[in-house]
Amino acid sequence: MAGTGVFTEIVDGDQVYKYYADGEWKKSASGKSVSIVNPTTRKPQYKVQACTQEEVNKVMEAAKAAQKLWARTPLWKRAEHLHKAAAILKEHKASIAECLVKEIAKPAKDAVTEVVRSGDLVSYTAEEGVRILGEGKLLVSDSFPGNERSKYCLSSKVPLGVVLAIPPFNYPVNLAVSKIAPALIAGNSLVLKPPTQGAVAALHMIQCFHLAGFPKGLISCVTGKGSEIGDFLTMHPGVNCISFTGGDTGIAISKKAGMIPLQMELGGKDACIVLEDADLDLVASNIVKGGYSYSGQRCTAVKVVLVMESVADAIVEKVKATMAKLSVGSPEDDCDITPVVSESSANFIEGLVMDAKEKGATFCQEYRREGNLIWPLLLDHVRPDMRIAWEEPFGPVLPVIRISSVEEGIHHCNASNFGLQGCVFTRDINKAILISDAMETGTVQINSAPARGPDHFPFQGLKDSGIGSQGITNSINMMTKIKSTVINLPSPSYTMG
Ligand SMILES: NC(=O)c1ccc[n+]([C@@H]2O[C@H](COP(=O)([O-])OP(=O)(O)OC[C@H]3O[C@@H](n4cnc5c(N)ncnc54)[C@H](O)[C@@H]3O)[C@@H](O)[C@H]2O)c1
Repeated sequence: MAGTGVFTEIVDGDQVYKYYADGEWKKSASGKSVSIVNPTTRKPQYKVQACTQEEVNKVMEAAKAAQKLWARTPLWKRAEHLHKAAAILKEHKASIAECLVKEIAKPAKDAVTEVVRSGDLVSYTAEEGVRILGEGKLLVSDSFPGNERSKYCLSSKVPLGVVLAIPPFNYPVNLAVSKIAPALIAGNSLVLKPPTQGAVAALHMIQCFHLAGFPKGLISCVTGKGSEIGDFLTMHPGVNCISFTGGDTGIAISKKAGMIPLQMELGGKDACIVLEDADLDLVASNIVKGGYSYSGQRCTAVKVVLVMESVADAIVEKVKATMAKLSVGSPEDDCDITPVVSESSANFIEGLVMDAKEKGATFCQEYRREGNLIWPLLLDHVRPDMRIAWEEPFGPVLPVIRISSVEEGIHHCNASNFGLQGCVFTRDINKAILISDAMETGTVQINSAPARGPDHFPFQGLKDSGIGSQGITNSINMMTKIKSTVINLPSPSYTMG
């Protein structure tokens, strides 16, 4: 149960969840809290501390001091701590999943999957870190013109310092550990600012790291209003790297942040291009899974279908038939479609639907909404003048644009300000490769819906979809910098055969 057993110490007598600093669970001196509304009941579910700027300053000081010691901790020991945290996280999957159900209306089974996947990610990161951080490079000088072999350059990867991690609401545990684990294995300290919806799940996850025995101050978690501590955190001089996942907020953060490495995973408008020769059943099942899983609240959800006119009717019919099987209701009942995260999100989605209605889109189902619960909707005959053709609904609404040539599909995809992922369905691998190369997105999936995982694959967005590349290996590398030492010999030395 959330807030009980090993989690009792993370909540105070007034049922306000504490923040985590200097190895302890604390109440904020602000005396204020932030309320978390359950998307299903639309009633307050949890409360977290509204941390002050002074508390952020203290966390940064502790993080800086703890990092110096952590960087001297042997790599195998850092890995051991992470393996321990992963095991504790998995052991407590039910309590953490319960929070995900209540805070972000994640279907019960998916909530458990998120926690288990997170534990696996932490373990894999520990193993990968041991491998890649244990290796460096030796360069010799005589490969560059004008040099003899008198300089040996040894380069290795060293930590950056304090990493600030800001994950979004939709995967508050998984997208937090995908930043925490690489930061720690690489010898950094970590300050987490969880999303408001999802903060309590994140605090439970942090308690698992606490129980794994990491040194004091190495990991902290501050909660509070983005408007009060958001800019203060991202512009803090103590921060040496920001890893952020979310929407347009990330664009503003990247403009304000100082001269530090940034990892930005932002929004997407992932296109699904369907050619005439595609396996239509495979396409339909992928469109439904890709478009409507977790009610479309995934960065890699299929967000626009670009289908060749000749197979459009068949695809729309098959998608409709598959959609009819989706269950709609509460996350506790493990329904496929659950309430979206907030009323403002539901209103935004409705705005896109009404715009499409006014401009003449074909509704494949009746539009239906109760509170934050929106029934899955497919909009056919969407045209480029409709907002839904370009904007990310982050809800269970998917537009279909009929195209008369592949070029038209690629043009629509590339005209987007986003460039996260995309997919193409065809039996012709040569065409698939040409289309993949032409699509301006970080990844293209051939014959499958976009997806972030497996978590060790590279994951990146072009244009407004992000900066840098992630995936376990890339994140570890991104959270280090190269340090080199050059040995200067008095005379050239050549190795003999
Ligand atoms: N590319 C990816 O990997 C990926 C993955 C998941 C979600 N997303 C995107 O995330 C968005 C949905 O998530 P969201 O609604 O939580 O995004 P969001 O941008 O509203 O919030 C993301 C995080 O930023 C914090 N935040 C808000 N204002 C801040 C400020 N001024 N300073 C610092 N932090 C601040 C929030 O509290 C939250 O933790 C969608 O656009 C989705 O596509 C992207």
